[in-house]
Amino acid sequence: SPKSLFQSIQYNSQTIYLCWHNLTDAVREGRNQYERAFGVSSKDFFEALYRSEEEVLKFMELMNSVWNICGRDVVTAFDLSTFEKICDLGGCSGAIAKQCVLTYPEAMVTIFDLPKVVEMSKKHFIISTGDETFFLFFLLGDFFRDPLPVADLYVLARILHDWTDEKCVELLIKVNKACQPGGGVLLIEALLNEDKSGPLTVQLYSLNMLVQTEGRERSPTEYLRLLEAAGFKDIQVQRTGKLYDTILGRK
Ligand SMILES: C[S@@+](CC[C@H](N)C(=O)[O-])C[C@H]1O[C@@H](n2cnc3c(N)ncnc32)[C@H](O)[C@@H]1O
Repeated sequence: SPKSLFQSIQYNSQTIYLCWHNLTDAVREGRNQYERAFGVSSKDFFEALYRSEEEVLKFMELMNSVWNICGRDVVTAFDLSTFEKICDLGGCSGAIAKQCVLTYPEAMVTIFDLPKVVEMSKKHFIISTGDETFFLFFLLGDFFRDPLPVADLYVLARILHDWTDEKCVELLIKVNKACQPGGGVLLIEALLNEDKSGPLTVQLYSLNMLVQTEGRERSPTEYLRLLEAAGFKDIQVQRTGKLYDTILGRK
């Protein structure tokens, strides 16, 4: 089935769960457990996570699978038809980018990600049948180090939850500078309640971020503060009723 979660469950049990073994250490130290679980340096955790070609592909399958279920919900939560050039930062397998071009056929969507991810995306996920009329492009780079392409809308799906507040603001400032006047940024994230009392799934996701990344899940107000610190305004939150919600900020 295209909606199968087989790859996701396999990655959770064979990879992520090994980090959860060290949950106590993660809570005590406040950092991810890649070193203990896999014996690889966790200084740059994406380097650790992408420690072989096979691991890159497995992670991408994991990322891809949920958007077969609720990708359309997140790209239709706001009307994005006014944005011509869209850049999906950290676009991974291209699942969200595909949903964008299917929903907004006039849009030109660029998938921006690390070189090895873009390579795999082209090879395994975005398979051209030759008769598509959609505008889907690839750009490889490091969003912290390299210049960002000019666009009207930047999509950051499950990006900010990987990073500390400082790194999120650093990235959002770069996005704001590259963004065309009148453009914006769309965050796609699982949102905590304002008082952090739930939802339980998102609290668990936050622990998942602790054992694997530098980040955590946040409440709408926490995202609003990050966006405002980077110069975005007119910030709106749109819930989808599914796992992931959306926040739109304007330049
Ligand atoms: C948690 S995944 C989210 C993927 C995708 N947006 C989604 O929601 O399915 C984070 C993505 O950011 C990419 N990424 C991490 N660090 C990056 C960097 N420095 N520059 C560009 N992309 C990066 C990863 O390769 C990965 O595809």
